[in-house]
Amino acid sequence: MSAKEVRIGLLGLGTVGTGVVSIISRHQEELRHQVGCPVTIKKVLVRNLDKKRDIELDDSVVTDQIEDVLFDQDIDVIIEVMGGVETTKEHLLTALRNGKHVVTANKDLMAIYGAELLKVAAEHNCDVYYEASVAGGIPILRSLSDGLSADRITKMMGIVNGTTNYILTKMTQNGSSYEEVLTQAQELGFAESDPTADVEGLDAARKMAILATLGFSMNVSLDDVTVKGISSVTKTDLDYCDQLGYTMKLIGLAKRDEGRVEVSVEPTLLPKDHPLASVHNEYNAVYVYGEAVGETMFYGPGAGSLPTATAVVSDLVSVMKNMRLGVCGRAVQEPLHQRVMKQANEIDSKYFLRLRVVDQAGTFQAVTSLFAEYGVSFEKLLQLPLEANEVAEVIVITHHTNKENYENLYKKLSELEVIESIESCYRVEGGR
Ligand SMILES: NC(=O)C1=CN([C@@H]2O[C@H](COP(=O)(O)OP(=O)(O)OC[C@H]3O[C@@H](n4cnc5c(N)ncnc54)[C@H](OP(=O)(O)O)[C@@H]3O)[C@@H](O)[C@H]2O)C=CC1
Ligand SMILES: N[C@@H](CC=O)C(=O)O
Ligand code: NA
Repeated sequence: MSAKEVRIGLLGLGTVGTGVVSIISRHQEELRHQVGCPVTIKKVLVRNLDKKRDIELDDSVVTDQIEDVLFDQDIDVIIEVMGGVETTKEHLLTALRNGKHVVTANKDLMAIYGAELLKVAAEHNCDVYYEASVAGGIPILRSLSDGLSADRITKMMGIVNGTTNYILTKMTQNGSSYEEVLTQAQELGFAESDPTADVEGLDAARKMAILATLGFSMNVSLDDVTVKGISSVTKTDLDYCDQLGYTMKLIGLAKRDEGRVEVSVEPTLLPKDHPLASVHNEYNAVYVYGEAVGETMFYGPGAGSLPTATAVVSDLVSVMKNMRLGVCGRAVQEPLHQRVMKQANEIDSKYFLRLRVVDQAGTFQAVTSLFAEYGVSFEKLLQLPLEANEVAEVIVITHHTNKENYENLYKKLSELEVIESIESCYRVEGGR
């Protein structure tokens, strides 16, 4: 480390990269106060040198050659905000092996290769920090690894994707169409370059894998997370939720009971007075339950340029403090617990089902008998005639049941003659 300044190599100058440059230049005084020396951006990697940018940078700083950054002897810290997985991992491993610390916002990468990067970092006395990878500007990872480190975390439940929360909020509140609000979320810089990962729940699943790994101290991989996105949620579903007193959110859930774990991401109905129901637009929130502390909630912007860049630059400050103290690469720990995933019969929830049924005598009895056969009881039940003749819609909210019973019931319902279609089904959280 240079005694006089810390020099940064920035990989990426898009939504987040631009925010990082802006904060480093605007908050020099605060940064210098925190770490005792100036911070300079030595090199910035972009893909397209000719692109018009909102930010002024000297031509000699910007490059499209990764080697200019990775092999610059003066660079102390690499900030990776360009995205990508395989090639990006190789770049970051090279950086670490060359003694450069890494700060990244890349959940795609950390959810898959986080353990490897942290191991190589420790072997080379380097740091890897990744606060921006989960819930953007909310300091949730440092809360788990620092503020709550004395506790045993048993539940984390949250809205961890800004794009989908923005879409569901606008669809619910303004009646906007799914396509229209997805375009807005892209224009505002919340969505990934390919928004499929956002809307299909994969982005949230990556974040939940990272949260569960850290919060439960066990290696939870992306394959352990069951995932369902919001692309098939309709305005009709949202209207029914509203009528029944619920709000729909894309919820990530990580639960640990007696050492056995479930991790999922799916559209979920929350009672309107549930704390997560009032988290709107691109905002995120994570509820964390610890055996000793009880309930805690973390709330803030989950996406966007400056909020995300704040997390990135705060990680940079942590690295710089470690550099000054000579303790880089020392914080990484092996997970304490073996990962044991729950079976379906150990996962408990309530469910919302919207069925389209033949409107004739005996239908209702056929449906209710099937529910009784699988031991699934009703909390709410609504039957509405539809304009199309001889068809009705039945809306059910079940009491708590285990997932195995529910899945068996669902299969039988889909085979029942009086049921024309199962229009939608969602998990329901909260309430009794
Ligand atoms: N946007 C957000 O709110 C959040 C994003 N993140 C994560 O931060 C990272 C960056 O996101 P974001 O800023 O939105 O992405 P953008 O698409 O806005 O920016 C990506 C930047 O990286 C550069 N880049 C991409 N690939 C390459 C490559 N192969 N070689 C050189 N340069 C490359 C692009 O160059 P060029 O400009 O020339 O095209 C661009 O400057 C991602 O991992 C994302 O998941 C995390 C939290 C929030
Ligand atoms: N696309 C992501 C960006 C932040 O991680 C989101 O919408 O949350
Ligand atoms: Na964060």
